[in-house]
Amino acid sequence: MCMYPFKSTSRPAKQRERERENTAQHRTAIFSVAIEMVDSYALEFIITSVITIFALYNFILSRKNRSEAATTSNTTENITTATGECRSFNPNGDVDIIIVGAGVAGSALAYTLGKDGRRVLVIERDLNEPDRIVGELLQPGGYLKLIELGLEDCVEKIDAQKVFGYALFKDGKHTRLSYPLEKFHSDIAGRSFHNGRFIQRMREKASSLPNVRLEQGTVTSLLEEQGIIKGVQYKTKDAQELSACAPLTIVCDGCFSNLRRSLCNPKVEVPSCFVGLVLENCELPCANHGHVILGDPSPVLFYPISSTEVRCLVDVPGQKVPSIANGEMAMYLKTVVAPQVPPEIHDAFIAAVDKGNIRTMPNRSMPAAPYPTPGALLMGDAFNMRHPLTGGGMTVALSDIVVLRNLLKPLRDLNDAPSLCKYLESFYTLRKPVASTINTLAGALYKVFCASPDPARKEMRQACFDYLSLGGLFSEGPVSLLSGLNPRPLSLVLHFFSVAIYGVGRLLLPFPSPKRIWIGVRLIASASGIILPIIKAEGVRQMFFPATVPAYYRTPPAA
Ligand SMILES: Cc1cc2nc3c(=O)[nH]c(=O)nc-3n(C[C@H](O)[C@H](O)[C@H](O)COP(=O)(O)OP(=O)(O)OC[C@H]3O[C@@H](n4cnc5c(N)ncnc54)[C@H](O)[C@@H]3O)c2cc1C
Repeated sequence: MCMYPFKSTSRPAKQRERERENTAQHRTAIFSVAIEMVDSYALEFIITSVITIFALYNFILSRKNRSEAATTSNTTENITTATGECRSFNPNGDVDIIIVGAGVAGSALAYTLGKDGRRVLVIERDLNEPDRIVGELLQPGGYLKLIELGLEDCVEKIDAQKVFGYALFKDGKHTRLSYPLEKFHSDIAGRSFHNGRFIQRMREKASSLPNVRLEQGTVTSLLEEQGIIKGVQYKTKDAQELSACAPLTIVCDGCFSNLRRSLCNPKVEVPSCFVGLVLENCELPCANHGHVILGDPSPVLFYPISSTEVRCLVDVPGQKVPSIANGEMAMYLKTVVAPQVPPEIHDAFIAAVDKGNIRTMPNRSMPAAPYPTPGALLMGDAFNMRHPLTGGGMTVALSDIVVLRNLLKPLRDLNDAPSLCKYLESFYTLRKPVASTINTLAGALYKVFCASPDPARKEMRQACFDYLSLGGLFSEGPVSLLSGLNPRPLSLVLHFFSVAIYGVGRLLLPFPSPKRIWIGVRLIASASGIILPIIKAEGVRQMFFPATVPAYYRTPPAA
C-alpha cells in the first residue's frame, strides 16, 4: 500500500525537479493545444449548440403551428367556391398553369414553365410598362439565375448598367467592397436598370412562346372546390367577370398581394419606407457600384439605373413619411439627408429634390409561412419579403423559380392536386439556403446600419464598417452572401458574430474598463437580439439542417 509514496520520496531531488518540470511543460502543452482548439472551434461549437436548441424548439413549435394552420387554412377570404363555370370556360383543359401577376416573378415563371412545354395563362392587372422604384438592382447571384432560366437577354437593350460591388460610406470615410467575381465569366456582375423595362422584356419573351398567353385582368379570387384550388376569377379591362381553371395556380401578385391570405400566414412588418428620387447626369464616386451611406437616422442608397440616371433611395424609419404635398418631404431631404450625401453628387441630389419627382414605397418584410394547398402555390413577394436594403428580392424570386422548375420538370401530369401538393412541400426546404441567407442578411444589416443612441449599437455599426473595411476574407465573405453568390446560412451567422466579437475585442483592448466591458456584453446581447429572431422566423431546422426535414426527400408523384 505504501510502496508508491515511499518510492517517490526516495528519488533524488534533481530527478524529482526534472519530473516536475516535465509535467508542467506537458500541462502547458496540453493547455495551449486545448486553447488553440477552443480558439478555432469554440465559436462554431457555441453557434451549432444554439442552433440545435433552436432547431428542437422550432420543431416542437412548428408541429403546434401546423395543427393550428390546418384549422385556419380554410378561411375563405378571396376564395370562391367553384360551381362549374370553370369547366365551361376551358372545357378542353387547355391550360396547365395559371399565373397571377406578370411582375418579376410571374413573367420569369411564365417563360420558364412555357419553355418546359406547359400551357400557361398569365393574368396581369396592367400590361403597360410599370414605372416603379422597386427591383432595380439585380445581384450577380440573381443574374446567374437569370442565365439558368435563359432570360439573361432581358437585361440587354434596356441601358442596364453592370454593377461590380458596393461603396460603403460612414462619417466621411468610405470603403469599396467588390463582388468576388474572379472565378466567373467576365459577363457575370450585378445589373441595375429601370424595373419596368426589365419586366417588359420578360413579358415579351414569355408571350413569344406559343403556349404562353398573357391577358390583362385583375384576379379577384381563387376558385376552390373541396379544398382544392381550381383556378381564378378575374375582371377584364372592360369589366367582364371571367373565370379560368387549371390544375395549378401560381399566385405572384406582389408585395400588396390580396390573394395570399388563404395560402399562407402573412406576418407583414413595415420597419421603414424608401423615398425614391432620380439624379440626372452625375458621376457616382465609385462608378458601377451601389453606394450605401450609413446615415442618420438610417441608410441612403445610390446606384445607376441607366447610363444617365442614378436612383437614390432614402430610408425613413417607421411607417409614416413626411408629406410630399405640403413640402415637408423636400425640407427633410434638404436639411437632414443632403448634408450626408457625398459631395460629388450633392448638387444633383438637391436638383432632384427640386425637380419634385419624389416617390415612396413601404419596405415590407414577411417570412415565408405557407399553408400547403392543393392546386395552388405562392411565389415572389406574395410569398416572402425582406427589407430591400440589400436588393435581394429579385434574386430570391428567380432562385425560387429555378427550384420550382426543377421540381416540376419530371412531372407530365399536374392533375393529381393532393399528390402534387405533398411533393411540392419539398420546395419550401430546398429554397431555404438561398432565401434564408438573403432574408436574414437583409434584416440584420438593416438593423445594424441604422443609427442608434445606444452605445452598444453604435459600436456594432462602427465594428461592421471597420470589419468590412479590413478587406480580404472579411469583406469577401459578407459580400458574397449579400450578392447571392455564396448562399450559406452558417457562413452568415459566423460572419455576423465575428463582427460582434471584433467589436468587443476593440472595446477590451488594450485596457478594458468596467464601462467598456459592460458595452461589450451589451453588444453581444444586441447582436444576438438582432439575428436570432430573424433566424427563428426563417425556421432554424430548415435553414441549418434541411436534410433532417422529411419533405426534403419527396419524390415526384409519378415516380
Ligand atoms: C422600395 C423597394 C426597392 C426594392 N429594390 C430592389 C432591388 O434593388 N433589387 C431587388 O432584387 N429587389 C428589390 N426590391 C424587391 C423586389 O421589387 C421584389 O422582390 C420583386 O419585385 C418581387 O417580384 P413579384 O413578381 O413578386 O412582384 P411584382 O414585381 O411587384 O409583381 C407583381 C405583379 O402582380 C400584378 N398584380 C397584383 N395584383 C394582381 C391581381 N389581383 N391580378 C392580376 N395581377 C396582379 C401587379 O400588377 C404586378 O405586375 C425592392 C422592393 C422595394 C419595396
